[in-house]
Amino acid sequence: MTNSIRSPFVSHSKEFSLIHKYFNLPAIQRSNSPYTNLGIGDDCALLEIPNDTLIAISTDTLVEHRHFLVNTDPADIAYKAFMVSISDLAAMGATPRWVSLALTLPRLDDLWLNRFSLQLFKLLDAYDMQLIGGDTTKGPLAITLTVQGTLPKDTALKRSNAKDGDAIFLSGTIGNSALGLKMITDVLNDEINIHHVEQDLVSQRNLILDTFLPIHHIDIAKPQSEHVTASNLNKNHTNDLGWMINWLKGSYLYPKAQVELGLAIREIANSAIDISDGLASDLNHICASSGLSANVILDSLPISQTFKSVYEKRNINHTKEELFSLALSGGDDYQLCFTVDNGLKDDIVILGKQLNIPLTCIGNMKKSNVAEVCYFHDGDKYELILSGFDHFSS
Ligand SMILES: Nc1ncnc2c1ncn2[C@@H]1O[C@H](COP(=O)(O)OP(=O)(O)O)[C@@H](O)[C@H]1O
Ligand SMILES: Cc1ncc(C[n+]2csc(CCOP(=O)(O)OP(=O)(O)O)c2C)c(N)n1
Ligand SMILES: [Mg+2]
Repeated sequence: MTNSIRSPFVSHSKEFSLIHKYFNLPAIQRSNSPYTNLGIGDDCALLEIPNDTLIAISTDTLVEHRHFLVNTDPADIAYKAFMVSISDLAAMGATPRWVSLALTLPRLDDLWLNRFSLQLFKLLDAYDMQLIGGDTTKGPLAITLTVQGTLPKDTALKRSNAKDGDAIFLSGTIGNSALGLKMITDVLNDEINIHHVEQDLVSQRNLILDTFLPIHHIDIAKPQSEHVTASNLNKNHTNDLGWMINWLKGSYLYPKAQVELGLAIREIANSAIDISDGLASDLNHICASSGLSANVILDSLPISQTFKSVYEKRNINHTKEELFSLALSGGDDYQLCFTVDNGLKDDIVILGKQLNIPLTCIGNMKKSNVAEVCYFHDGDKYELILSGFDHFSS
């Protein structure tokens, strides 16, 4: 009796067999998380949260055409969806724990699902996270991840807590990803050996993923920035235009969430945000939330040599404003921008060396009647009207 009721639902539904085949892997065994009471399979997942622990929750959607190009490798879509989502946890100083996946697919494509889910589980394992649920629907390709992390009470890196005089720091370099996207769709590619470049790109991804494993402890030893790996490689390739373009493409396709940095600064920094829409726009969120303005020294901005070389080659008669504009408002960087008491600047520089993550002071927060980002060049205010990525701007 039980069997005859159950079987039509279990074995005849393509939707449920898809979930079972690709996503309902033995989640509990995949992690030693003490907090997951119940994973995939019921109406809700159940989580157990210890006293004095807060849950950080964030949702991000990636849509074809808008966040990634048509025909993007499903493994790369999974990679990017995962990284941009946990980047918000990094910006809050939270330890990543759980993921829920809402997947909208135009059709049931086993090859697509296989590549997507393999990559997702590779990353979940690398970060010791669990897929605890989701939803699967038919429609235009879109991926929504809700990520959850934990952090001790009173340690969250809020946008609203920057203080007058705080030093503003930025991890890594900015602009690479925005220029990388231009390179992917650019005619400049015609000038170089595409095959050689694509080969390199695959090795670059494998190299980045290799550095992720194995990760034994959840609160320490998180993967290093790809910029560290890539800048090491960069030394051997500084004159190789193909390699440089490839490195920029890699920055667009394979950003690396700064989880380790977020954990390291959560007891020291006053505020933080991750750079998704571009520094100009995201630092402005800290200004607006904290009721302060940000004075940014343009010449201190960490912009990679690779960005400058390729940008100059691509835009021969460019102005300084145009170069800064792409670096500051192109977005897709997923670096952390954070503010700390000015007296702690040296400690942050030491921390950056310990973590092997470039950390650059780009200016200071200041009391002001208008909460805005102001740019300075050679000691003078420099007029730059910049906005970040805006889904509804056109
Ligand atoms: N449709 C929505 N309903 C409720 N809250 C939303 C919605 N879209 C965005 N938010 C909230 O607005 C804030 C800013 O969103 P967003 O710019 O997407 O943040 P982030 O760059 O960190 O992903 C966040 O707190 C987010 O949760
Ligand atoms: C094909 C393609 N075109 C353009 C972009 C650039 N882009 C799309 S969304 C975005 C900003 C980040 O996305 P959003 O949905 O605003 O993320 P959030 O700020 O919510 O984290 C950028 C820079 C891209 N990533 N891919
Ligand atoms: Mg968002």
